[in-house]
Amino acid sequence: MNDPIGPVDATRVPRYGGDTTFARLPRLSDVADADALVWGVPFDTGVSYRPGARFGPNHVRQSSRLLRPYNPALDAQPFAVRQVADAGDLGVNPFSIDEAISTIETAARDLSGTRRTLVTVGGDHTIALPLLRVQHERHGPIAVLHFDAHLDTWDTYFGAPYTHGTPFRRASEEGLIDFDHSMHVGIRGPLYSRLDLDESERMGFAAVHCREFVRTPIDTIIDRIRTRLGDRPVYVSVDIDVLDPGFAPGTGTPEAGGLSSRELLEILRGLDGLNLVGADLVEVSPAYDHAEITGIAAAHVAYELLSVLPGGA
Ligand SMILES: N=C(N)NCCCC(=O)O
Ligand SMILES: [Zn+2]
Ligand SMILES: [Zn+2]
Repeated sequence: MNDPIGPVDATRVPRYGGDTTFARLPRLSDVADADALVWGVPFDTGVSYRPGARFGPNHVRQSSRLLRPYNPALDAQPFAVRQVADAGDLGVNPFSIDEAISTIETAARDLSGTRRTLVTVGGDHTIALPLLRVQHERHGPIAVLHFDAHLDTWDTYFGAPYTHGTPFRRASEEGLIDFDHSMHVGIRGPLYSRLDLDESERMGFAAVHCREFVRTPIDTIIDRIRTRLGDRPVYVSVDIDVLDPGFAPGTGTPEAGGLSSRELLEILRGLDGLNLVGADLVEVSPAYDHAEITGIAAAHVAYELLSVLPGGA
């Protein structure tokens, strides 16, 4: 492959104008091929409270205009060591969750092909299920690193099995989850019952609860995460509500007492060297955002994820 085409140069073309792609990267249609894709799945029919995550992908793109090509924290150039492109948005049916799930599954399979890594921007958390199905086809049971205030291992809402509160229960039932190597990070807030935690553990998820951040050094937490994931293929699912509402107000089911952006970004950097095979970033609901606070946090999450993909220098 030729040298990767990087972002538009902000020292020559003002960053506040022009095409809105993630980090001002080229579109997939403008490159010969890509190693990693940022693509949007604007779907929020699975939400249980505030809607609006269907507008997430374009908000994250707009909020990503200030990203620069060199990541000093990792001494990495995520857009120079691989071709990263923006694959645009998938057209999904907002009136049928079942149809949307199967559309997402087919599109993720086609788009990733044999070698492309997908960083999918949602959308609500329902979309993780079809994305995990495709990962499972490639890798078998997958080590899921799930950042979220919520367990998302609940059973049904109003009798509906496919919602943003249930993707990891369905994934576990379908055998997609690596039971010995999966983990939630950032869990907090009131639950429906004490059993919720036991059930989530039974479905294969160890947990770092948000409260643990009060007394535990972050390096200890990163060590725990790395030990749990080991050398398995890892899929990272980031629900932006893992952040405190002060750092991410623009989301559908906010819970007080969350992570700071600094903590989350530092943990993501701590994944460097692991075998990341894909990621999603969900639950950004711009109507509840202010001054792009949530959008900017989300853009940086995607940037750090791209920085720790394998194959970089
Ligand atoms: N996946 C997210 N963000 N939230 C799940 C919350 C489910 C509930 O309403 O209890
Ligand atoms: Zn959540
Ligand atoms: Zn979630």
